[in-house]
Amino acid sequence: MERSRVLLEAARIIRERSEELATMETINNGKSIFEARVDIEISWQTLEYYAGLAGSMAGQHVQLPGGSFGYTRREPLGVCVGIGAWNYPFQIACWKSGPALASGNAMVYKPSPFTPITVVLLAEIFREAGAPPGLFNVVQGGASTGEFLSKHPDVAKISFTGSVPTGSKIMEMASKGIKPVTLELGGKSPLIIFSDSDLENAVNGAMMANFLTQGQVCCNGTRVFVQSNILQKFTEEVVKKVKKIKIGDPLLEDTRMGPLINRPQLEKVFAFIKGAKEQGAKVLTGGEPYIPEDQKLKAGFYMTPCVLGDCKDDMTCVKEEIFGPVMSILPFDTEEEVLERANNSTYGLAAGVFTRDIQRAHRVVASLQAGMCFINNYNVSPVELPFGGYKKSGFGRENGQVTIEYYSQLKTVCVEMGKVESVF
Ligand SMILES: NC(=O)C1=CN([C@@H]2O[C@H](COP(=O)(O)OP(=O)(O)OC[C@H]3O[C@@H](n4cnc5c(N)ncnc54)[C@H](O)[C@@H]3O)[C@@H](O)[C@H]2O)C=CC1
Ligand SMILES: C[N+](C)(C)CCCC(=O)O
Repeated sequence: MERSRVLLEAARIIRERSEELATMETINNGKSIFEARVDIEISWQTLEYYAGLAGSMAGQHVQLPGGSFGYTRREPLGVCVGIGAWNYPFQIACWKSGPALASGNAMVYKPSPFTPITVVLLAEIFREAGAPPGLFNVVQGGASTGEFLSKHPDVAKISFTGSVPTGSKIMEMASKGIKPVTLELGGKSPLIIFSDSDLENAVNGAMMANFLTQGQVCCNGTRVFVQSNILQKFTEEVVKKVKKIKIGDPLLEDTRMGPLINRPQLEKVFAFIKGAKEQGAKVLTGGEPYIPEDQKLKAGFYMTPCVLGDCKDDMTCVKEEIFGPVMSILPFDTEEEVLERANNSTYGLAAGVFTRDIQRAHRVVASLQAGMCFINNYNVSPVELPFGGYKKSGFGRENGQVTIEYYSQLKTVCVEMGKVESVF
């Protein structure tokens, strides 16, 4: 209950300061203020949710023959390390610290060096909310700091959000100390649109699946499979909407797309688009540098959101995570065919299906190899639901009740009520 009180107070402070925190997150990351507000809302909801669970953590009592019994205790792990990515800096820190602190651990958190700011505010908020000094710590730095933390003998667990190659390195380092890891890695998620779906919903779903945070979202549904008989209509509608996305100063109310995180990321995305054209894909809109009129934004890492048509499954833009505002559209004919193609990926973070046929919807998600599946929506993230990947997208879960299990360990106590029957 004490932990719960601290988390509730932290959630209250975040809510009270949400406008300031959202502004800082926009400056930190470049995402629109509109989206940053949603991130802050999800963040305090996460702390509230785990505050609710903190007081209910309990073990099990088991009766054994002869009046003996056993019980289990759910105990904290110790010092947990959180290593975060730059796309959802504040939210990722809350997704990790919420369940970590609720379970009774301390946390050392290393944000991405591209977004160092807002997690420091989170640390100050935890202190203000009554967390003891040193319970939640922020260490700034890049790869070498992350490696130092991952190898440190006093660290009990590592929770990481970021790319697959770094995730693999962290798992290797953790293996030396036999430490549990949670890995939230990348994706190349499929979004399947059947011709019986509500077209307007499906188009909006595809927009939500591709263009939040300048497309730099791990669970984005970037492989958009569209049933052939609605391909043309769907594509027209999507392109129309994409052209209308307001790009510019992310601090302005009506902006919906700010700059990408940095120059290398922008160049990486352009290289993917260039490669896609060389492999025969057609740019239906966007994919160009964008120079805002505002003089002070001219050096920003802006681009126009892009839709690629005439895509094939073996193109690099369809196989690899681009991490930018680029949607690839792929036609399909049958359910069987699309399932096989959707699952033909080393990733398995998320997947979506749009259809009005409820039997088909559930049949399809049951066969999708993805940890987070959406039916008739995409990229909503209620904190009550577990989130995490299959295959190379990682393992372990964030959010939901189950995450307590990833931040705690079970002790079994066996109690003898009779005499010791020695075999010797
Ligand atoms: N799927 C996802 O959620 C994300 C994917 N990415 C992808 O990764 C690419 C590279 O972006 P980065 O920011 O460099 O991602 P990254 O995976 O290298 O970095 C994520 C975090 O890990 C830390 N880190 C880096 N190397 C480490 C190491 N050897 N040991 C411990 N910690 C380490 C970083 O400082 C950062 O805090 C992006 O272009 C994007 O494609 C990036 C961020 C999030
Ligand atoms: C909030 N949501 C679902 C759009 C993205 C969260 C996953 C991430 O950290 O990229």
